[in-house]
Amino acid sequence: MSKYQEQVKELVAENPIIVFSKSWCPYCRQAKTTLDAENVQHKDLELDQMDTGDAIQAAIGELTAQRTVPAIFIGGKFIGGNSDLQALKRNGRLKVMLKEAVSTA
Ligand SMILES: N[C@@H](CCC(=O)N[C@@H](CS)C(=O)NCC(=O)O)C(=O)O
Repeated sequence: MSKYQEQVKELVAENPIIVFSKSWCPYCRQAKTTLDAENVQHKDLELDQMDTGDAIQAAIGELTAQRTVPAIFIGGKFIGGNSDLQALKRNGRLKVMLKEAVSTA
């Protein structure tokens, strides 16, 4: 496993809700706004503002097969991007997942 894959795994383990994001990305913005509206704290990493952002994005791609941002992990699980987050919100699973993620933290 590469150094960057290990770093991603550590970040996911340490943060109940983490969004790998880019500061200019509208899907990322919507995902973060959606999580804000649920009143949960989330760690956001703006990959475009980090020297190692490209390497981290590549490592996420290797671990999850998703190469776009946002890449969202809740409770240690990869849930996908913004469209996946919005689908979880629509079907009511998001609130349950967030509650579980925060209460086991
Ligand atoms: N369906 C995806 C679309 C995500 C997407 O297209 N993200 C763009 C940025 S807004 C992206 O990752 N582009 C490639 C890149 O920045 O490396 C979602 O809902 O998250």
